[in-house]
Amino acid sequence: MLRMELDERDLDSGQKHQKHFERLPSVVESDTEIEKDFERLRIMNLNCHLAVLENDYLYHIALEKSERLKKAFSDVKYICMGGSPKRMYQFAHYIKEVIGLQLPIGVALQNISEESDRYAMYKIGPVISVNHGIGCPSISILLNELIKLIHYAGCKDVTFFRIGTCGGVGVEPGTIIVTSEAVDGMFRPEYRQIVLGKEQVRKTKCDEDLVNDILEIGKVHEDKDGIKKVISGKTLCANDFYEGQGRLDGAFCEYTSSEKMDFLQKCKENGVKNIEMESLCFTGLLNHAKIRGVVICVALVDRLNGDQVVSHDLNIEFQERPFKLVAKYIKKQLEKN
Ligand SMILES: O=P(O)(O)O[C@@H]1C[C@H](O)[C@@H](CO)O1
Ligand SMILES: O=c1cc[nH]c(=O)[nH]1
Repeated sequence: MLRMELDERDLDSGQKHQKHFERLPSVVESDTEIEKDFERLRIMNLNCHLAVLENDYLYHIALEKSERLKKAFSDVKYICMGGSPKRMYQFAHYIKEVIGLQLPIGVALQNISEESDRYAMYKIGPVISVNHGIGCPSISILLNELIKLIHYAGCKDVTFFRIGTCGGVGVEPGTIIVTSEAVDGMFRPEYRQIVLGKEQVRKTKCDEDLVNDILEIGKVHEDKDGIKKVISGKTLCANDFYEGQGRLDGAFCEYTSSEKMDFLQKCKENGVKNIEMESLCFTGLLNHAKIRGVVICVALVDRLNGDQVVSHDLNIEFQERPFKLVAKYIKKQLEKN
């Protein structure tokens, strides 16, 4: 009965695929609850099948749709992501200090997703700190599961941050770049994915107000509080660190040094300030789900001057700069509310 009602609903064009809505055999909630859930999913461009999934195991983060999950995560407002597990563990500690969260004596920050051994995730009050690994496929899996997590937990107004590293283009190492829009290697502001043999295209702009708020904080703290320079611009997202980013030091290279420099020059002319590997998927999926998000990366190298990323010690210091900026933003927002 419910299935018929939902199937016959007049879905808007972006939702046509959700017409193939199937009811699973053992549904516990009432039809009205499912209808409400369906509507919430539809509005967010999310998968309406989720409304009738009785069980959903978020395999890569080792969590499960349940009342317990709802209780534990319903207060989440900020999800901060970055490539490495160690960095996100450090961020978890850092944000804990900044927002003044006290853990009971003898209790340490726990990796919630330890069982999966894919991602390391920490919850610090309303903040989640989680690592996403390298590249779009890796961040895509995590985003899918996090978006489902916040849906199942009934979280409201969640903001996502990617706190990362990158190569700068005509940018001094140590500079923080706030992405205005992610572009692919052909300067298209589109996240392209093959779905059922067809190319699906999603827009890749970062939330403009959020970008401006972060830039504003950057201006106030520039050259102090360990933040240094903060700029904004387009981010080129590559599928590889070496050939994909026009490096001359990969195992493969079938272009000349001047062809590489011509390409980097073209990046500059197109407004590209930095190159990394996740911004297309991050912005593409969040935009599609109508969720606010921004990419904030520190440049480890100026690609106009070279390819090698060397000093680990300096990079550790650099990696903390986006932490500081994001933590200031989160603290300011929490103080407002
Ligand atoms: O957030 P991180 O620093 O992991 O992001 C960049 C892009 C790639 O994932 C990786 C390549 O070294 O660094
Ligand atoms: O050059 C760089 C540095 C960090 N991450 C990248 O993807 N590229």
